[in-house]
Amino acid sequence: MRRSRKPIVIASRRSRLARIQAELVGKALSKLHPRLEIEYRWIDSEGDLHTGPSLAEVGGKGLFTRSLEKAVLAGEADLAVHSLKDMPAVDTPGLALAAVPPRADVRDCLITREGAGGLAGMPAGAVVGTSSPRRAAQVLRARPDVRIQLIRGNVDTRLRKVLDVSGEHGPSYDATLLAVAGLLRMGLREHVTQPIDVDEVLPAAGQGALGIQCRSDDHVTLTRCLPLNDSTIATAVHAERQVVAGLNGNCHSPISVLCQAVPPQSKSKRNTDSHWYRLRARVMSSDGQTVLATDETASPKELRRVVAQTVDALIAQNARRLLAACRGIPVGESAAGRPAAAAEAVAE
Ligand SMILES: NCc1[nH]cc(CCC(=O)O)c1CC(=O)O
Repeated sequence: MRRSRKPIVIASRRSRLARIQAELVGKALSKLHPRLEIEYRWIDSEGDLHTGPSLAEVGGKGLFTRSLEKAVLAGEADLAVHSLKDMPAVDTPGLALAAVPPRADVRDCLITREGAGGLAGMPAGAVVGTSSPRRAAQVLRARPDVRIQLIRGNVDTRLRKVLDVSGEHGPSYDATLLAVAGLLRMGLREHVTQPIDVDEVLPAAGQGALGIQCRSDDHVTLTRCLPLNDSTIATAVHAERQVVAGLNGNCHSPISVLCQAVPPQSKSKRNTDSHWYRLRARVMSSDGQTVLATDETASPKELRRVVAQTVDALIAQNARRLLAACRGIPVGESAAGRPAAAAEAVAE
């Protein structure tokens, strides 16, 4: 077939999950536009290059997305494919979300060697590896006895750190939490034996969704990507990001937000909505002992107002103070009096 036009260049991180996600989008685009060639530009993100202990030091926000965004802004790529949960809650000037495709499973999943039993089934004092204050807080809420330890690396590395018993010292952690969506996309279904109900661990804003991002004035790319957009999911994740933005949070904050389509809640015969939205949010103290929570349903028309109400309600409950006090995850035996001031806040 004659390729007539310039290729579509997709920027992605190099990690295995990022590549899989970029290629999912590339394949979908090439189905839509069979005459266009798809090229990939693999980019090391600042988060991937940083090997020191604390990612917080090099600047929390957008660590995994910034270098991709720069490539798109510089015209070195037409679009970037991100895990939506890694994107800053506020769009970078000059860039726009061109499409949010249908979302995968939003839940977190517990990984243990036993492969069963859930959070309640972990042995007393188990060492749980996570670098997410959101996950740490909710695990500690359910199981105040466990010890949280930082864990670094991509999905494959984290699995190994829990499951690999062959090393000299055995595994470094008894458990970790990973997003179901990432595990499934990576073909690791056999590890998804303990998905955690969202009531127990509410996910991060955007979890399980992809964000396809391009220059906001690039109408060619915006138009090409439009068929990949699921407008219900796009509305839902937009609401989730608005809550995080309203709280001045980022992906290192102990904030959970989930917005999902539910059947219309109105009994009125005049109701023509195909669905409404349920918006749940939590802001937590690092140790999970304080949890501010909201749970509302809204028609599509009311959603914007309910997002604002949710932010206001959380702020009225002192969410800002709770977030300002959060210095990352409570590493080790903070309950036994050691200050939990390791100031570690690492992207999930
Ligand atoms: N920065 C890590 C990251 N970003 C997106 C995912 C998983 C896929 C998703 O939630 O969409 C992960 C790994 C994890 O949290 O398990």
